[in-house]
Amino acid sequence: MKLTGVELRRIRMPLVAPFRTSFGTETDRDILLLRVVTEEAEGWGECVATGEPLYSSEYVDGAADVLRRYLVPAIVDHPRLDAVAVGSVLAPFKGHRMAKAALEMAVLDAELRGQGRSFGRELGAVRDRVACGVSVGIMDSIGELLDAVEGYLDAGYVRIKLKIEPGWDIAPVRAVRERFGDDVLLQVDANTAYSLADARHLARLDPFDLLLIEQPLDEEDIRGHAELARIVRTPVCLDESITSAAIAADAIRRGACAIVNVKPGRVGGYLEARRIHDVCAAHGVPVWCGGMLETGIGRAANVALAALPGFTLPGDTSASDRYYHTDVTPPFVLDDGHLPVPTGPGIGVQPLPDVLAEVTVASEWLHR
Ligand SMILES: CC(=O)N[C@@H](Cc1ccc2ccccc2c1)C(=O)O
Ligand SMILES: [Mg+2]
Repeated sequence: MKLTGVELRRIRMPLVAPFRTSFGTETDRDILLLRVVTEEAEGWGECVATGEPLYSSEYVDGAADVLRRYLVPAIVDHPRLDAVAVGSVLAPFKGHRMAKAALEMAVLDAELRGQGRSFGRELGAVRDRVACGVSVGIMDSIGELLDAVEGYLDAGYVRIKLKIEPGWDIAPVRAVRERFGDDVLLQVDANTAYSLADARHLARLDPFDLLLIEQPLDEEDIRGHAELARIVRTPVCLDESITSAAIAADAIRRGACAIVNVKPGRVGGYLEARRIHDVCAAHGVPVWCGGMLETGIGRAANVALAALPGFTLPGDTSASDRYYHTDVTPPFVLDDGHLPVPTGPGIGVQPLPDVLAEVTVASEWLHR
């Protein structure tokens, strides 16, 4: 494909409710969207970086800068551009996986729209709908948490994930178990808030029969997670630590994780996400699709990814209204606890022009 234009669009989306994790509280989402224009078709990409570098080292302004200064200029003159080429052209630039992922996603979307081929078909989806879980933030009280969980269960979510941190872990898990019973699929996510010294404390979660404990330790502490896994019976799942297929293989071989949360933005794109799926499948390690509060653009691509065979656990592929009153695409609506895999060309959705205009903070053409 020949690139004729790249648009960087900054949007601001208010959240339906504050979302608190061990690394902070979000009340609205500052999002970077990319639009790639080629002679055949247009493509959309969503950068999942957070506003501040609190989930990982990336942040929205940094991603915009590296795209403007290095990543987009590196690909614009490529004679035969496609998503695979993007990965190899950008490889010399270190890190910035979320920025790279957004650009690769937009090129892949344009490429597939041009071919009339869906993300699901391209990635290897084997299902036409995916079971959806929901991520529940840290709350001011146990009562507030139980009301929120009740609402999500009533909405049909098939799995509940509770954010935890020191001081908010055993009690909320016990309360949810006592109120909603042992059959609810339940897991926790610490976003690196604990240390190996907390191992015995975290082992107190074992009686609650959780599906997994997600990223309890620092993202660089692979060895620590392997040692924790020998003390805590609940399966350890990694999120922030897993930034490539090679690192996934290493973490699995060292006993650091029994389950992997796959996030295309965190690992540099949907093609690497599929490679992580394949490596995990080869080791018999289940994966599930994580979430970064994406708009319908990223959500559409994530639902396609979540339909691959190795995605055997419900993901954080929640409905649009989990986070937003109005999504920039037609909303993803939960049906019997599932979301349908888009079947149209590319990601299968388009931004709604009037909604997009309303939430747009800035737009710039990086290449014309
Ligand atoms: C759904 C879920 O829990 N996602 C991340 C954490 C997270 C939390 C808050 C966020 C705020 C803005 C952007 C991304 C964010 C990601 C996780 O699995 O660890
Ligand atoms: Mg996580």
